[in-house]
Amino acid sequence: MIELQDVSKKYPTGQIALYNVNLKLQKGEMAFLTGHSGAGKSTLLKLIALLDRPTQGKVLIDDFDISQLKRNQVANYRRSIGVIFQDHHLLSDRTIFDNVALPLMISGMRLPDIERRVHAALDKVNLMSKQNDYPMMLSAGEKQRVGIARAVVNKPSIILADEPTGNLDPGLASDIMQTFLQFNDLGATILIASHDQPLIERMGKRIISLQKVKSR
Ligand SMILES: Nc1ncnc2c1ncn2[C@@H]1O[C@H](COP(=O)(O)OP(=O)(O)OP(=O)(O)O)[C@@H](O)[C@H]1O
Repeated sequence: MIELQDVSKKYPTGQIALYNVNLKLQKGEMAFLTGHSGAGKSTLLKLIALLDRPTQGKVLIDDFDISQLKRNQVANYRRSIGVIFQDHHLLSDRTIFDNVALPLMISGMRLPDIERRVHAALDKVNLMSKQNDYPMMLSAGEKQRVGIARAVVNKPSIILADEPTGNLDPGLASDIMQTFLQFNDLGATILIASHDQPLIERMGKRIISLQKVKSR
């Protein structure tokens, strides 16, 4: 379970991105995070992924306050979460296989296991035939799917996605959402930030709406 208790985030610039947010996401739940530009969606995902920390309040995963993780546990925690950004940062001089394999190589997995996992992940996003290609040879939707494969190759129990369909046409956006539904069916807890209101309404899942903090 993911839980935010009275979470506020004020950036060093003085900008208040989140104010007193309370939220519970059950294990295995899939939900959408919506709200206008600047409402704090990306900030909220970053706090859960421990890429940043709240200025007030707590983020709990399975009732454990993640701010209590020791420095040497933080990398492990981050690896246990699949994070998908709109800008997927693929390495241009590496093949699709290598890009997806990267998190497993970093964790020191053996090559035969890496191959098995990468093929399974590429298969789920329907990109097996592209494994030896380079990112520049792929369409925007395919690159986005590589980003998803890389995020799920570690079999994370939590998947966070920040505007994963931002640059895609409606057909591709629906395909990507179907892929998330499949991961959810396999048991992953999923939180997706998106301002594509019609698309997320069609999905029939919980919608969490963030209001922008008024400047005061
Ligand atoms: N690193 C940062 N330093 C200072 N202010 C920031 C930083 N990141 C975000 N902000 C500010 O915090 C507020 C929330 O930003 P955030 O990116 O979380 O919103 P968002 O809902 O994801 O927006 P969008 O839909 O445009 O991506 C905004 O006012 C933004 O300018």
